[in-house]
This record gives sequence, C-alpha cells and structure tokens, in this order.
Amino acid sequence: MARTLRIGTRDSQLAVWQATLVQDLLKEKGIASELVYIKSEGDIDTVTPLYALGVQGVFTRSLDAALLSGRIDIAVHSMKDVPTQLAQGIVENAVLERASTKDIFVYKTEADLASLGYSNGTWNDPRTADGSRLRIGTSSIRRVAQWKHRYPNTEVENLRGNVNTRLRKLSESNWTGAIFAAAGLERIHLRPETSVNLDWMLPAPAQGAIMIVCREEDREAWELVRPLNHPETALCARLERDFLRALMGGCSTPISALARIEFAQVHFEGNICAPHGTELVEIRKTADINVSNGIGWEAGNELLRDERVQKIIQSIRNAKS
Ligand SMILES: NCc1[nH]cc(CCC(=O)O)c1CC(=O)O
Repeated sequence: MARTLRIGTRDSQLAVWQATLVQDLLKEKGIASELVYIKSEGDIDTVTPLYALGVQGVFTRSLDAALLSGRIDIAVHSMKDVPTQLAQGIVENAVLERASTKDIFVYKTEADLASLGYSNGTWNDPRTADGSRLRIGTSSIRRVAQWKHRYPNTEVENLRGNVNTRLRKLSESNWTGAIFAAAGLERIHLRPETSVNLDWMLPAPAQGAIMIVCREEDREAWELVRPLNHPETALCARLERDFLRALMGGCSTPISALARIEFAQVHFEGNICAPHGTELVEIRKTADINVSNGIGWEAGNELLRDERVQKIIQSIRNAKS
C-alpha cells in the first residue's frame, strides 16, 4: 500500500516536534507520511489572552478545515487545546502515551522561590510564604485562579505566545516567575534549571497528551493510525474531559482535572475555581479500571449539585455577559 499520510500541524516548535513524533511512530510501522504546516488563529493573534479570543478551538479550527477540505489526512494536537466537542465529521483517531501532566513554575531567583514558601524540594504551607507582593506571568485563567487561591497577594501579567516567546518575555521581565506546562518545555528541551513542579496545582484536562484526529469517513487513515493509541492515556484524558464537559466545557473556565491509573485502579481528581481564586472546590474519586467509565462525568455532576460550585459558575457567566 503506497498511501503517504499528510499530517497537518501548526508551525510552532512544539507542534512540529509533536507531529514529527507521530511521523516517526508511523514510520516504525512502515507507514510513510509528510508534514503540512497550517497556521491557527491562536498563532496569528499572539497578544489577546486566550480566554478573550472568545471562541473555542483557536488552535484547532484551521486544522479542522484543512482535514474536511482534504488538504491533510490527519491532524496532531496538544489534546488540552482540543474542544471537548469535535467538529462535525472529525473523529478521535489515537491518543499517544502521555508525557508529564504537571504545570511548572519557572522562577527568576532562588530568593523568589523561597518567598513562596518552597524549600528543600517541598511546597510548605503557603502561610509560611513571606507575604511579599508577587508578580507572575500567565494568560491561563485556570492557572491564575489556582495560583491566587494559594497566593492572594499576586499581580498577574498577561503572557501569551508560543513557549519560546513566553520564556523570552519572562527573562526580560522583573516578575517573580511564570507558569508553563512541563510537557511543552520538556519535549523541546527548553525546561530551565530554574523551575519546579507545581505539585499543588491540578493541570488542564488532557494536559501532556497528544491527540490525532482524522475524517470520520476515512477508514483507511483511521486503521493506519489506530495502533498508535495508548488506551490508558486515552481513558484518563477522556475522563478528565468528561468532567470538563459536565461542568461547562470551554477552554476559558478555571476547571482542572487529573486521572491516573495505578494497580488497575483509576484515581481521579478535579476542581473548579472562582476566577480570582476566592473559592476552590475539589473532588476525588477512585474506581477499578473496568468500572471507571463514568467517573469523570459523575464527578462533574456531583460538583454541579454543590451550592458553592453553582455560585462559581454563576459568577463566571456574569463576568462574560
Ligand atoms: N495552551 C497552549 C499549550 N497547549 C499545550 C501546551 C503544552 C503541552 C501540553 O500541555 O500538552 C501548551 C503550552 C502551555 O500550556 O504552557
């Protein structure tokens, strides 16, 4: 069979690394492919905070269009950027084995790190932080909310652009530090020495996972790519996205979730935050893997019945209108 799969990707360094990984994995299975670069709205406007762009799928819509028009056969995405509702005619083809799920803090000086109450490799009770005014860079309202919940005395600076741009902006700033996804920096070997895992922060649903999509009717492409699927990662990422969907979906909501499999059990954690971190409500669930199918959705619905969560959702809606 001589079909060469055309892999659609954004042209950032991270996106190209991820698409090349897919290309290499396909090659191992004897399948030829080529990369096709496609700009996304999220790459063209690198200034406006993502939540203010107002629509879902700013990183994925132009790739969807290229798939549906037949310019490409498959598209590779950071799964956390993919709306939970896929475009009509496009299906999940495979989810690759996950890398680090963590958010990390890239700091300027050791003194800055100490001022957060971090010492000897441990995040101490935030009340041991020295209370000085912090300035951090991020444009993710999920990260802002969890950060401010822990460190209310923080000024947040908008930090957009691809990871290279964001690292440069941080180095040129006088901020305490900035927040990044570990996976994004580690994959392209840009994780600075001056960084620590934010163990107390829950990641975005599906953070660290790579998703491949194809056209629903292209059974041939689907069959070729499907062997790359990593069932455990696909399950965990799907549970996290069920939780997001149950609560309201959308990339612009401070909703976090992480599912892990250990000894045939799924451990699920999720939370929703009020926009400035004034409230954080979390939930944990554990289930045997063979009965875990509904736990993300159930966790989301359980939170929806909590009055504090209803208030948070109302405040997010009010802020938008
Ligand atoms: N929203 C942008 C984005 N989408 C995926 C990643 C990193 C890779 C990943 O989380 O899978 C990033 C960068 C970041 O959040 O710092």
